Amino acid sequence: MGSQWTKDKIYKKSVRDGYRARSAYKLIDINERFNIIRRSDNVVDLGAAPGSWLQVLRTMTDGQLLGVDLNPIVPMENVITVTGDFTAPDIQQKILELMPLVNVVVCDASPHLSGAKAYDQARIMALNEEALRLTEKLLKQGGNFVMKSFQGVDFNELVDLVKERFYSVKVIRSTATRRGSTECYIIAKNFIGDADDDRKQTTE
Ligand SMILES: C[S@@+](CC[C@H](N)C(=O)[O-])C[C@H]1O[C@@H](n2cnc3c(N)ncnc32)[C@H](O)[C@@H]1O
Repeated sequence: MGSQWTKDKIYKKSVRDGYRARSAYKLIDINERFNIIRRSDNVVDLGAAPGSWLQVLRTMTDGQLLGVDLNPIVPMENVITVTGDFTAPDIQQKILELMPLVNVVVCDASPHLSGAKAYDQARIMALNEEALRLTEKLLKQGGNFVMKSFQGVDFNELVDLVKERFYSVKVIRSTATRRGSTECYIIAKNFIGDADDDRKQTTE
C-alpha cells in the first residue's frame, strides 16, 4: 500500500467506507495476512472506541462481540459495549461475566501520550502487560490474540511473555501504519492455556 496511505487518502477512504476510524484497515490487513478470526468466534476488543475494529469484526464473525473503552462507544447492533478501564478489577469481572468463552482477544488500546518518550513507553508496556493478563483469563485454549504495541524499551521482554503463552507469535507492522511510527502489532496464535481448566477447552 505504501504511499497511498497518506493522512488525507486513508481518512477519505474510511469516511467513504463508513468506518468510525481509519484503524479499521489495520485489522482488515492483519486478518487477511494471519487469519485470526473465524466465522463463529466470540471476540473481545480492548480499547475499542470509537468502534471501527468492532465494525470490521462484525463482518468477520457471527459470534458474540464485546468492546470496552474508557470512552463510551456509540451503540452498535449485536455488540456489547462496556465503558471503563479494562485494567480495573471490577471492569475485568464484568467482561468475564458477559463473555465467559472467548476465541479471540484484540487490543488496539494506547494510553494518552504525553510526548515524554520514556514515560510514554513505560505506560504502553504496563497497559500491554495488563491486556495480556486479562487475555489469559478470557481466552480459550487454542485462541488468538492481537495487540498493538510500540517498539522501544522493554518491548522484547513483553514479546517473550507472550511467547510463553502462545505456540505462535509474530511481530508485524500493519501496511496501514504511518511511516516512521514505532507502532507494531503482536500476532499471537494458539493459546497454550491451562490443560486442567475445563472451561478453557476448545469446543470444536
Ligand atoms: C487507537 S484507539 C482504538 C481505536 C479502535 N481500535 C477503533 O478502531 O475504533 C485507542 C483506545 O484505547 C483506549 N484505552 C486506553 N487505555 C484504556 C484502558 N485502560 N481501558 C480501556 N480503554 C483504554 C482509549 O480510550 C482509546 O479509545
